[in-house]
Amino acid sequence: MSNKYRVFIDGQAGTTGLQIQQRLINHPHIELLTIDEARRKEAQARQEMMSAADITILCLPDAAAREAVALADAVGARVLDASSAHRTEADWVYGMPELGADRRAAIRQSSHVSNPGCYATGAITLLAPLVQRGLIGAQTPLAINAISGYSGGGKAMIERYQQTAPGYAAYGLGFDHKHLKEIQKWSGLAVRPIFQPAVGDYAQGMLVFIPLNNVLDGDSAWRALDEFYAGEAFIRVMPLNALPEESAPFLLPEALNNSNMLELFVFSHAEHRQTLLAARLDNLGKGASGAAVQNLNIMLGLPEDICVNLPTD
Ligand SMILES: NC(=O)C1=CN([C@@H]2O[C@H](COP(=O)(O)OP(=O)(O)OC[C@H]3O[C@@H](n4cnc5c(N)ncnc54)[C@H](OP(=O)(O)O)[C@@H]3O)[C@@H](O)[C@H]2O)C=CC1
Ligand SMILES: CC(=O)N[C@@H](CCC(=O)OP(=O)(O)O)C(=O)O
Repeated sequence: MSNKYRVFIDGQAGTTGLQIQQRLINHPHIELLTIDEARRKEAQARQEMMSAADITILCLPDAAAREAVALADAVGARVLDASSAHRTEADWVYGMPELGADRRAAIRQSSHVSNPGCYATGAITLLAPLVQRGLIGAQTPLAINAISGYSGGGKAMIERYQQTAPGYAAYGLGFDHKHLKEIQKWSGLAVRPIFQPAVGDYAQGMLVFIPLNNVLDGDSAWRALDEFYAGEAFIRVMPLNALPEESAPFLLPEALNNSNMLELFVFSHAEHRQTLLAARLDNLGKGASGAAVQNLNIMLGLPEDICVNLPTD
């Protein structure tokens, strides 16, 4: 009998589920339970897998994730949810380990952990330390812009983009993108920000931008971020006002693909008192599957860096 932890991925055939599977294949402490392909949407079959698993990871659309949680709760199964269904719910732990001193213990002990959204990961890691330290007032009306690779839209968008693809497509123009609640809550903002994302004609990789006009001084913002994330393995605060040499004068979204890294940038102009905060990550990596494996490791009391990156074979 194996002494490995057993993990079931509900939604194993989807974009996020497949990426998690590819990471866990080489995990020394985890055995993946796979559901019969013909029964992967049957409630009873899924519940049996949940019962047999130490942790179930949900990689489902929001409505299906809510139904899956009811199945899991009925058999007392521990759940890590990659969907946006539970990210602001009081009885769930928000799975962003880097957000504060108490986070890792909370994730470790919880039976219901919600994996953060991809855009939200970029925005919250930039904003939360600055709001906590009073450099950005909670009442500040902010705007956030972002671009994602089309894999962020799951199987349906990937198929669509493989047939016909606009180079750049703005969306979220109704002020109601599903990550907004999460961004506002976990950044500590009293005022709802404007969030305006876009999709580009490339598969994966993401940039999130927050322009700050006459809000703070860039040096202080950079120092606060650098201090807050000191010692974090997956968040790199890049030197102030420095563009990566390999792509200057551009900042490209795909540089961290297949990794669980997140880079934070601060660009600022002292005289104009203008600052641009930026985050770069892989929407499928630190934005979804890499973060899910990091949280899974923490939930199981394992070193959190095991298999968080996609194997390069
Ligand atoms: N893609 C990304 O960058 C990110 C995605 N996420 C979140 O992860 C979740 C999954 O997204 P993603 O992987 O992109 O989506 P996909 O559409 O690629 O995959 C969803 C999977 O769920 C399956 N599914 C749907 N309904 C059910 C059901 N009732 N029972 C069992 N399986 C079901 C689908 O089946 P079928 O194959 O038959 O369609 C599909 O395989 C979403 O909540 C999304 O918001 C989070 C962060 C980033
Ligand atoms: C490009 C694209 O369409 N992205 C998705 C967000 C990615 C996603 O589904 O992530 P979460 O589960 O974290 O919400 C969107 O904007 O709805």
